[in-house]
Amino acid sequence: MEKILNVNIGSCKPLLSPDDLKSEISVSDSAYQTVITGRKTIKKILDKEDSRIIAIVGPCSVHDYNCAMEYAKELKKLQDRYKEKIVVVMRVYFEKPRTTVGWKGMILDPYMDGSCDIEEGLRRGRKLLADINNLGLPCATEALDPIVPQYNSDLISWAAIGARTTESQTHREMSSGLSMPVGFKNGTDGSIKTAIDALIASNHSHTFIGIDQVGQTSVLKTKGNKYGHVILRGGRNGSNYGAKNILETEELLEASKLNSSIIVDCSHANSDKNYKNQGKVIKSIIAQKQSGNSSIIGFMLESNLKEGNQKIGDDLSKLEYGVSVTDQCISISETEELLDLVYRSI
Ligand SMILES: O=C[C@H](O)[C@H](O)COP(=O)(O)O
Ligand SMILES: C=C(OP(=O)(O)O)C(=O)O
Repeated sequence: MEKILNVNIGSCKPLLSPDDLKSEISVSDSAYQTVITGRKTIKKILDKEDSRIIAIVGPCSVHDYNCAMEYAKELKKLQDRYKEKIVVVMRVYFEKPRTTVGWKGMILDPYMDGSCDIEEGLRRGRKLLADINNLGLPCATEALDPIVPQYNSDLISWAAIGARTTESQTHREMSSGLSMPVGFKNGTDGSIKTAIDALIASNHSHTFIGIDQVGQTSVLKTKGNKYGHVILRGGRNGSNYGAKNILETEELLEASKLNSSIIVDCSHANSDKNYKNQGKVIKSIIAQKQSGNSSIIGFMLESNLKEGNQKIGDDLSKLEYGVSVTDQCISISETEELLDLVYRSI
């Protein structure tokens, strides 16, 4: 008889469980303390009990452990220097949502050759998070695959739901059960309402199918996440970080009786995907803060050791160390200049 089940599945193999991964990769007490402090601090900022600004800063995607650790050590120096006014959290993004197709990040394809060794990707991702947290630097990531948080979310202080998935019920349900504050990007079409709907949905309890720590398919009932907030990243019709857009977002949040906190993504459609424009967005945030704005509680910068980006290509030995393999990034030295400017100006 003709095959009727799994017609389009080429292969299916078991994956190690979250418990297996956690017993393979040890995490120090001080790394866990970084997560506890990181989450608490971000929650206080969202509750307006801490007036510092959150800076979510780091590569568009991490693809190389050594490069990410070198970057983290540099960023740690900036965290220490500016900590009185800025709470620095490192972007550790290793699941990339693609517009169509492309490399999907270190967890999904750690060897960057289409071999998609997800087990190795989960190992590398967890080790990297453990080591960055061990430096005392809290980590931020995009939660994309709804199963992956069971493997690594104990090492994440802040999570984002991306522009392509903010409208997805699966991602709203997942967010309602995540242990850390979650930022929802506006949609790629620029819709802020999509993020507002996501905030309302994720605030509530949901029941859905997931896995537990031994990898058993389970029914998860969540409590709802009280620390959802909006991230403005611009959209198809242009940027949305200007004072008029911020006011419009504040009004939409207020109308739905939601927390008025906003994070501005200085990259993506707010920079017109040109890293040279990220500084312009920072300058607008500074000007708005100087005029008394209290809703902007943070910003995001896509930054790497070196500026720009490069194509992955067939010969990985040709990749330039410290340069993004996805969206363009500013360099760590420009990052230092921008954080310094924020520190001196607000
Ligand atoms: O942040 C990265 C990209 O903007 C996002 O993953 C989409 O990338 P793509 O349009 O190149 O697929
Ligand atoms: C993919 C990202 O952003 P967005 O969802 O806004 O496109 C990102 O921040 O890496």
